[in-house]
Amino acid sequence: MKIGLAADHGGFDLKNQIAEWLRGAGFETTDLGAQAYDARDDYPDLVYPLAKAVAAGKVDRGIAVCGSGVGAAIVANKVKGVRAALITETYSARQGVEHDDMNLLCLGGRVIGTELARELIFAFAKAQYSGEERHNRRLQKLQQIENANNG
Ligand SMILES: O=C(CO)[C@H](O)[C@H](O)[C@H](O)COP(=O)(O)O
Repeated sequence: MKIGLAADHGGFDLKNQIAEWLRGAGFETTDLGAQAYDARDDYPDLVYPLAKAVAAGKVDRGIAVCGSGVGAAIVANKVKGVRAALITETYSARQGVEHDDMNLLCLGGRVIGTELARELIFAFAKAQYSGEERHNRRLQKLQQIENANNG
């Protein structure tokens, strides 16, 4: 599985740590930046390309880190085909994939500790969508909402 990564300055250190963990566990990673710490960078500039890469199938899943994870989730969910969530506990990191086919995990680099972050990314990366009928039905409804002109 190929996992894309992105972070602004609020998530820069954790994003690099996540890349090491994933590669160490045999996952392929694509780092979409930031490539250097810059306290002036803006999370939409980093997370939007990652969300586009997920939607286009250039990576299988994404992990985005900003200071709180909130901005990252807001940006990522603007992209059609992306199902992103800010996650802070392991149950949802796994269940979000199994039930909701979550394809982009958002973390708060200034909020969660290192060991919890490690648990969350592996729960997310190892989980598989269940494909059960009731979840397919709900995802179809999400797609209908996404396809509608909600402006
Ligand atoms: O958490 C974030 C958005 O939800 C961003 O990553 C920023 O860290 C946050 O907005 C704080 O920005 P600052 O310029 O570092 O004060």
